Amino acid sequence: MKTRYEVKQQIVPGPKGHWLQGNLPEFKNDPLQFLMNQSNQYGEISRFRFGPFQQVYFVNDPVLIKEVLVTKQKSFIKSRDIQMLKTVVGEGLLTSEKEVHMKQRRLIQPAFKKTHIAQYAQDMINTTSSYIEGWSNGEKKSITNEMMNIALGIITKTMFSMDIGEESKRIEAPMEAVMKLGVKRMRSLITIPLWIPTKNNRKLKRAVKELDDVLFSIIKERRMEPSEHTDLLGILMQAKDEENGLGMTDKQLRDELMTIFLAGHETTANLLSWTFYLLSQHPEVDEKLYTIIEELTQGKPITPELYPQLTYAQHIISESMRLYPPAYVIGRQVEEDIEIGPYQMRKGDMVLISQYVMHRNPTYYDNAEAFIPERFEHNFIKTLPTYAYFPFGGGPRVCIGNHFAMMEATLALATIVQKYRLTLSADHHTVKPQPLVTLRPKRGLYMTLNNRK
Ligand code: HEM
Repeated sequence: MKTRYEVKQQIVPGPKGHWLQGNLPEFKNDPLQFLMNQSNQYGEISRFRFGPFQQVYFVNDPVLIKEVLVTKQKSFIKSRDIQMLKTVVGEGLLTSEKEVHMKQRRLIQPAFKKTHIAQYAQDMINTTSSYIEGWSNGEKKSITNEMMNIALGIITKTMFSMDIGEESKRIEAPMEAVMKLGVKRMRSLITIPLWIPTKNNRKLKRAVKELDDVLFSIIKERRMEPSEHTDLLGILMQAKDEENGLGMTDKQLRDELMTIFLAGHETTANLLSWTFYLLSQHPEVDEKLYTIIEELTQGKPITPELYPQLTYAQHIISESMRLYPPAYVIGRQVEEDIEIGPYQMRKGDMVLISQYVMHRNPTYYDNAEAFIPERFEHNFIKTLPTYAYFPFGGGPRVCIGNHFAMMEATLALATIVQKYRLTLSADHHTVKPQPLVTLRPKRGLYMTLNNRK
C-alpha cells in the first residue's frame, strides 16, 4: 500500500510573486498574515521566493516538520538571520553547527535538567517579588517594559548571582545595546561587514567590547575563586567533556553566556506580557487563577514547592504560548539536496516552519482562536501529533531553556497575580502581535495595577 505521501504530486504549490522581489514585499509587510494565507490556501507545504533566486518552502504539517527538525535535521543548518547573530554570540549553542554544537550541547545540557533548575525557583520568585515591591495600586505601567526588566533580572540572578540594582547594571546596559543592534543586523536584508565602520557597526562593536570586558572579568574573578558556585555560570565552569575531560575555554564560556542571555530573556518577557494581556481579556480566567493561588498559599508567599501544584497557571502559560508563541517561526537552510515527504528541496533553499500558524490550525484545535487554558487539562498535548504544538522547537536544537522558561513564567505569573490584577483601559490601542525576532505586542502594553485586597 502506498503511504499518504507516495500518492501525492511532488510539485509544491505557491504564489507566483514579482519577478525580481518574489514574495518578499508581502512577507515583510505582514509575515503572520502571509504565512496564515499560505496555510489556508496551500495546506501542508507551499513554496515562494525571497528576491529573484531564494526559494523558500513553508512546511506546515506535523509529519513534515518532524522530518526537518528531527529525522532529517542533519541536512539543514540554521537560517541566515540566525547566522548573523554570530557577531554577538560567536559559536554559542544557538548559532554553532554540527560537531561543535553537539559537543557544547552535551556539556551544557545537565545545567538545564528539570532537577537542576529547581534550585533557581526561589531566585525566580524573589526577583519577581522584589521587583514588584516598587509597584503601587492604581499605577499605570508599560507591562512590556516591566516584564523585560523582570526577565532580565531573573537571568542575571540565576546566571551570575547578581541582584537587580547597581551591580547588575554592569551587565544589563551593554546587553540591551547589543541586543538592539544585533537584532537590527539580523533583520537587515543586506548585511554590511563589521569591518566597514558604519555608525551602527561602530556602535555594535563598542557595545560587544563593553560586554566582553564585563563577561571576561567575571569569568576571570570566578577562575581565581576556590569555592564552587551553583549559579548557571558556576555549573558551566564545572562542566567537563565526557570524552576528553576538558572544560570550556574562556571564549566558549563567554559565547554561551551571551547566548543564554540573548535567547533567555526576551522570549520569556514576551510570554508574560501576552499572558497578562490575555488575562485582562478573560477576567474569569484571571479570577479562577487568583482563587487557586489563594487556596494553595493561604495568603503566604509563593514557594518553589508549590510549582508542581500550579497546574492551572501552567495551562495558562501553555495556552498563551499556543496563541502568541514568542518564537513564532523557525528557519533553516538546506545543506544538501533532500526529500521532505515526497518533496524535493535543493541545497541553498530555505525552509520556514511557523508555530504561530500551526498552533492555530483548526485540524488540531477546537475553537482555535479562543483562549481556553482548560484545553491543556488531561494531557491534551499527548493527544496531538508531536509537531502540532511546539513552542520550544524540537529535535537536537530544541530550546535548552524550555523547563527553565516554564518554571520562570509560571512562578512570575503566580507571584504577580497573588498581588495585582492587571487591567487594560478602554481607550488602549488595539493590541496586535508584532513579529520581530520574537513575537511582541505592537506598540507595547500599558496596564493599570489593581491591588487584590
Ligand atoms: C518562553 C520562552 C522561550 C521560548 C518560546 C523559546 C523558544 C526557543 C526555540 C523555538 C528554540 C529553537 C530554535 C531553532 O530550532 O531554531 C530555542 C533555542 C534555544 N533557547 Fe529558547 N526559548 C525560550 C526561553 C529560553 C530560556 C529561558 C533560555 C535560557 C535560559 C533559552 C535558551 C535557548 C538556547 C541556548 C537555544 C539554542 C539551543 C540549541 O540550538 O542547542 N531559551 N528556544
